[in-house]
Amino acid sequence: MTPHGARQGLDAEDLDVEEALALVKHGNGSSRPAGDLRPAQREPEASPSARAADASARAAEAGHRAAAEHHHRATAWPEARTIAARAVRPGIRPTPVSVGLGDALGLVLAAPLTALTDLPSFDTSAMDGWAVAGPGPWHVREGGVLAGSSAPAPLADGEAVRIATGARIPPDTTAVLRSEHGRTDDNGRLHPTREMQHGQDIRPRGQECRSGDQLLLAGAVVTPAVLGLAAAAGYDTVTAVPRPRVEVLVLGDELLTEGRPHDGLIRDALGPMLPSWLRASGAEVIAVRRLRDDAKALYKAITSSRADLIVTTGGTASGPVDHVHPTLRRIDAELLVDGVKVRPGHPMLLARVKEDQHLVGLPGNPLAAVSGLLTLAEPLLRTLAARSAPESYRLPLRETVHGHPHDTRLIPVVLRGDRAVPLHYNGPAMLRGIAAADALAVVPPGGARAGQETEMLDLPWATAGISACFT
Ligand SMILES: Nc1nc2c(c(=O)[nH]1)N[C@H]1C(S)=C(S)[C@@H](COP(=O)(O)OP(=O)(O)OC[C@H]3O[C@@H](n4cnc5c(N)ncnc54)[C@H](O)[C@@H]3O)O[C@H]1N2
Ligand code: MOO
Repeated sequence: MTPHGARQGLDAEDLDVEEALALVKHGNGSSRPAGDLRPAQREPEASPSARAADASARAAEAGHRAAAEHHHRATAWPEARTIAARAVRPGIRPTPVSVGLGDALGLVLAAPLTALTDLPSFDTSAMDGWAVAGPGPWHVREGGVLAGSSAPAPLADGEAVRIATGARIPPDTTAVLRSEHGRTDDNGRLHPTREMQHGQDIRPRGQECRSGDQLLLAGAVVTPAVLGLAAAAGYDTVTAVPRPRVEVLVLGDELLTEGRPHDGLIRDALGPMLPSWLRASGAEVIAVRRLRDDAKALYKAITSSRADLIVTTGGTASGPVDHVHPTLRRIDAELLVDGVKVRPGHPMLLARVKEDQHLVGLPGNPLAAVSGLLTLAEPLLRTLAARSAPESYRLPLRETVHGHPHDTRLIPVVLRGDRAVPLHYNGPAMLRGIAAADALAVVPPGGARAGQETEMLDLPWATAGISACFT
């Protein structure tokens, strides 16, 4: 949909007009844009064809100026992330909700987790064996105490009773003798086969916590272990920050939802990719809608959305059917980020549609869309979901990565030992590199040498494990 023709002859995916001006040298040493159609020396009396060429040259120049101006408006990559993280005003963060344990995985606790009971809630046997009172040998009482059985009768001095791990300790028990450490003589009396300590193998009530103790602070992420702790401490539900609601609008007449590409049509790669990626970033995806390249349809979809965040794909550039900017102007949205100095993905944008609704416009090129997701959508969702930012970390690159002169580059890498190995197939329209990647290397303007410590952006599934992060 977006004509790339004007940029042919350059490394069109990496350079823009400004860089072309800087880098394309002509014979006389002056620098000129690649798309510059002006003849080197114009005749004073121009022919009709020369006039046509002149008009087209002026149009091309205006286009170049617009692109250059746009690039000046573009936000530096680190700043764009900060703006996205702070875009949601504090007063309008989602109200905490009570969530059943079965639905709470991945949410952030909105209130501290305070023990509703002592843990353990009664003196408990830590082993299978006998509860004994006083020093042995012991007379073994009939029957036994199993986990879950009600209050057992007290033991008399010199008495023992069979007990299972997790069962309640009878009153006046002094220790638990493990089954492998006891021997019964011919008279049925129980002897210890090794020395015992007072209180051995008894877990006293409240050993882990007392009722009312704070087990976790508000802000903790509900992991599988937190679900277990909450259940053990008596919770059926937890108070948590709800997942931000996201609606995905996939734009493009050229997109197929099944089969192989044909007749200039291509498969929609973003419709299948974004929902699970957004879920991994803490969102609830309430809808994925595919829209034609139609300004009215986009206007209607945006103005009728109930989502906290609308994510659009495609249509961010300035082609004839790129409707995102005009639609945002029409609805008077506030553009917080309009282009980012990052490759791929520089036409990405962030807008405040309403006080409590934002829109991230992802470029249509698939890796450029990933870049927009990590640069703008992920920090904004993190704030809405009250998740804290992951510790940033750096690793040395195994190979040199050429930089863009002014922009940050995001390059898929695999992590091997203590090094990051840059992957090929990292062009804006390619997913082959990212599909094999563990992380994205943040290559600063100018590039990074082999061995240079470079910031890494983890991919959610690379560290968390696929099922933990997508549920
Ligand atoms: N004159 C200029 N043209 C372009 C510029 C520029 O600066 N000046 N920037 C280029 C860059 S960089 C990008 S990225 C794209 C962004 O374009 P849009 O956001 O408007 O996206 P589209 O034009 O709709 O699509 C671009 C490309 O991606 C394909 N696409 C779109 N959606 C999907 C999808 N869901 N799954 C797979 N592929 C998709 C689409 O067919 C195009 O090939 O603009 C450049 N142009
Ligand atoms: O193809 Mo564009 O920057 O690469 O996003």
